[in-house]
Amino acid sequence: MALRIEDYALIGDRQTTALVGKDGSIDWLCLPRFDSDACFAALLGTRDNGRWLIAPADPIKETSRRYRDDTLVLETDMHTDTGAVRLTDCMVPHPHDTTRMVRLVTGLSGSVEMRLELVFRFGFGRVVPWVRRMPGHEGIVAIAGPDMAVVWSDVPLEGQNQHTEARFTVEADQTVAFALEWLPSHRHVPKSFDPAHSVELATQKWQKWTQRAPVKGRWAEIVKRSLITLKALTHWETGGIVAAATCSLPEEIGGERNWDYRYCWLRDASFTLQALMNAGYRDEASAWRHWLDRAVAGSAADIQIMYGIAGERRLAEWRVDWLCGYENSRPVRVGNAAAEQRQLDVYGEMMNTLYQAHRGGLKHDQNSWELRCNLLDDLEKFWAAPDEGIWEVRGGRQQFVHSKVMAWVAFDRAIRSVEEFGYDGPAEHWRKIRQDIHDQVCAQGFDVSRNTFTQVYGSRTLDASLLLLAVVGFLPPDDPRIIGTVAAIERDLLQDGFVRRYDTDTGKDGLSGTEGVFLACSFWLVDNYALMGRKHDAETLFEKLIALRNDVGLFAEEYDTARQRQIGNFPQAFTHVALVNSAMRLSAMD
Ligand SMILES: OC[C@H]1O[C@H](O[C@H]2O[C@H](CO)[C@@H](O)[C@H](O)[C@H]2O)[C@H](O)[C@@H](O)[C@@H]1O
Repeated sequence: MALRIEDYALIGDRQTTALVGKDGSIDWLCLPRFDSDACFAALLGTRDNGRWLIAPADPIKETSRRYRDDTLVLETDMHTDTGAVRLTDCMVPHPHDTTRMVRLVTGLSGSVEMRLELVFRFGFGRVVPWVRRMPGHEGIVAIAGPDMAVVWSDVPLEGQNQHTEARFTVEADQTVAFALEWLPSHRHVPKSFDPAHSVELATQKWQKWTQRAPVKGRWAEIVKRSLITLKALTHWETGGIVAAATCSLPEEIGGERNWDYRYCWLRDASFTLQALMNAGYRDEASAWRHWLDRAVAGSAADIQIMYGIAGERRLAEWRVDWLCGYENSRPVRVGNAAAEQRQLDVYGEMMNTLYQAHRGGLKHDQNSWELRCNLLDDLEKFWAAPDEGIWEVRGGRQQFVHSKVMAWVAFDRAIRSVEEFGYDGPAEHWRKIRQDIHDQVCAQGFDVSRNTFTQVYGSRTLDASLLLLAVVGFLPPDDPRIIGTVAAIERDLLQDGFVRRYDTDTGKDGLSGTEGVFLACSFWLVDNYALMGRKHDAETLFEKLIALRNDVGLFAEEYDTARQRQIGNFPQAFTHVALVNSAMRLSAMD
């Protein structure tokens, strides 16, 4: 069985990622890209669906782990009765269409007998490869269909029952190295590379990136970890930003709310970029604008709310019926049908992000601006129509208040771009639409009797996305309607002090079961407290939230307060973005 979600740590090369368990097992690895088939899928199944374990053969008495400072190089120390070892895991930045991973076992004290178990199962845990010994080296070559994985080893490897095993002993100060390289199976077996040197290279690369924008303030270390995580989810070549490293980690243990997040949502990517820019990373904005321009190129009417990493449009959703799911949470879904939804908010998020980027110095690009103007022409036609909203409900389109507010943001940022940067555009016309949207939201999306904005027009239900109204500037934070909305959310949507997205039992989302508290929304409540000058409340909630991070600073999408464990895809950009923004807002109040 897979470990608790928080017992995993992330490694990656900005092309793909892997999850390394506290027990030394890599239970998730997609090759060669974030969204490719997994060759280690034990996370969503069993060890027979693929994994790579390196661990002491004797019982482990104590484990501690950390990333090397300012990097994505993971060190896991394991102590047994006979001694202690350090497992160093990382992927090596490598600017070609191959992936390299290194695992080093270093003796810290005594003498430790180790066990290795390597099970390749390509095609999401199903395809058993042909495995042969590597000529002239200790190691193996595993081939199946388009995939070839080569593993070099300092110790002899043995084939056993369709997997590979090894036993070896590590003495203090001794290092035993393993290296993996993936490449297309039609290529030649590559030359080996120096594992220890590669770890140093990975360390230097990450440190160089982190030091480009030194983070200050009380929560600097926490913020840095989140920024590194966000960068790790950004494809080095296309500039596409994926929402999370995994698919189908459940929003309810044993439930059906399992989705594939290894794609680029315009919303999540916009948020991610804003966090990176706020922290001082400006080049990323330009790379993403290029990605966006390519992804949405063509008719503005055909824009999607999400794309593949290189801008692919078909993300067909299917069920992996041979995987039993994380703790039996089924179905395991790959692909995401939300790609075909209408979500009005993405227009606002895109326009806002690019407006902020231009304020931060991003150069004007006439084609890109014209594309945005075309998008607004289109939005003008259907901003008043229902949509699936920020939460991508599967129970049918509705008149979501947050969607309308973000349509308001889209026109607002376009007007500001004309006013502040002198871009060409029908500002007067846009001003009228902006006002129409504002009037409609205030008339139909506000419940006077309860003094709160509502989830959809004319309803009594609430929605945590309303916490964004003041953040985006739709109304000032001291407006009585905003104060009333925050009070209503505190009353109706708090669970053990954290924020739920909405009431799942209304059936409006079209799904069975329920879900945990949504961590990003909880950070948005911190932001509202801060905007309202409720500094103490903001800091108290922020501290409570960051206490939920795992031991290496990572967050999933949600938290199950009853079971006291992280749930949902992991690590998730949304949550880390929200953390960065709240931390910066609070630091600015010091
Ligand atoms: O809750 C149902 C939906 O859940 C997923 O969407 C969520 O994750 C997205 C990526 O982080 C985020 O943009 C969205 O706001 C979240 O609700 C899933 O991807 C959807 O298919 C599903 O309908």
